[in-house]
Amino acid sequence: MRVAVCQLNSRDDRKANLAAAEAAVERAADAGADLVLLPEYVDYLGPGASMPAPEPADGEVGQFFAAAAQRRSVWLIAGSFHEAGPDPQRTWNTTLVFDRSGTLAGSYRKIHLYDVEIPGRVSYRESATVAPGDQPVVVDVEGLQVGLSICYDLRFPELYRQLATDGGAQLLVVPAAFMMHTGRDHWEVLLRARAIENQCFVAAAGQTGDHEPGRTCYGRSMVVDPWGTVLAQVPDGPGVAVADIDLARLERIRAELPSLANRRL
Ligand SMILES: NC(=O)CCC(=O)C(=O)O
Repeated sequence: MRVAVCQLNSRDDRKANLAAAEAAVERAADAGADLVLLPEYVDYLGPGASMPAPEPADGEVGQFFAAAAQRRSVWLIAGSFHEAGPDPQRTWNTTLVFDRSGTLAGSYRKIHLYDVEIPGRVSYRESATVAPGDQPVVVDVEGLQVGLSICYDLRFPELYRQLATDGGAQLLVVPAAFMMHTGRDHWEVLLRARAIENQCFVAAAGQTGDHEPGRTCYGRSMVVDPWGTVLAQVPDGPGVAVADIDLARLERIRAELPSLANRRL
């Protein structure tokens, strides 16, 4: 199974954002990808005041990505978008997974919301407009068990441990819009740690560059193997990187260094 991570610079123009995402899916499919991962808030990353109305999973955004998956016959993890929920004040931050026929195969609502205040650097209160999800999700992608998460979730290792143990995940995916200020010191360390401690592949697709005022994303989308080795990485700016998921390597690492099996708590 070949996985592609697509790095984008989504802004406040949904039409342009979707066109860029579609072009990235095309590029990934041309590179032989079976599974394509897009970043968090792929359809809109701009000021809250001009955000398009939130939609259900089968709204315009969902249908757009279903068609993209079907057109290129790829599995598509469509980053995340603002899903309409029962609370008119708050959406969910939701990732949708489409199979090769464009059928919705799973979805996940971000559990850990980004409420952070770093004076002069980052001021963000995601929970003001987004409601948290409460369900870890693993999707079967043609026999590969894929654990879903979104961005800030990356800082909560207990989620990934649950995905890998109870859920049997072999690949952990992280659509993200990780901030520049935190990303340059934490992003790669956290991704490689989640891969090593859970003996899983990790694929992370990030937003990159400037978005709304005061929001610059780090990018550096990457695929990491269960040993913690970075297999592929997108440099600064939009782009696509691909890597092959070798499950024999995962099994060998788990057999030779059985830290998952040796857990005592
Ligand atoms: N969109 C997010 O969840 C941002 C997370 C982030 O930047 C971090 O440092 O954590």
